[in-house]
Amino acid sequence: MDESINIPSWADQSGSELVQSSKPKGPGSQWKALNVGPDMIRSLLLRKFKNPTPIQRASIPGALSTPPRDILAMARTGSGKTLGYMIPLLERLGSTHSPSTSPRALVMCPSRELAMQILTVGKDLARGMTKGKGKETENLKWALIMGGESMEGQFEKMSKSPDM
Ligand SMILES: Nc1ncnc2c1ncn2[C@@H]1O[C@H](COP(=O)(O)OP(=O)(O)OP(=O)(O)O)[C@@H](O)[C@H]1O
Repeated sequence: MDESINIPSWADQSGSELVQSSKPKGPGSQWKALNVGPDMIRSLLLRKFKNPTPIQRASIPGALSTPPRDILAMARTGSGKTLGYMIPLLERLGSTHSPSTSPRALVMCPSRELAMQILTVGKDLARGMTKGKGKETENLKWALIMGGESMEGQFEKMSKSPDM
């Protein structure tokens, strides 16, 4: 039996070569080549994230494709996995609150520290998308739900119809 792993073309790490071989120029051009939108690129550049990391190159196009792809990704710590899913997630949700009755996205993670870190990264990225645009609309709402916290407080957070 062939035990080699088939990596779909959109997830192939050599996709990074595809981005490089077309030699996109200018700030944000490598993000643009992954179909990341202008508001998000502005937010990324504000944070000095000039180019995507390999795991981001591999995951973002599939997550932004129509229809979106399911992605199971693995990469070493510090390789940029969080933005690998947070960028497409925010691109799909948009940067403004939607008063639907249920959350539009759910991020599950195995520790409180990671949950808090992801919240900070996500909020910061979303803030950068609207910064300086003078929009009157309400920003995305986030709710951090963790074991060991008061149930009442967490129900209250959920009652405010968070987006994420
Ligand atoms: N494209 C990028 N350019 C520059 N820095 C980046 C980029 N993407 C992420 N980073 C930075 O790299 C660091 C590691 O990113 P991140 O925490 O997302 O990695 P991770 O793979 O999710 O790590 P862990 O497995 O520990 O959760 C962070 O400081 C983040 O701000």
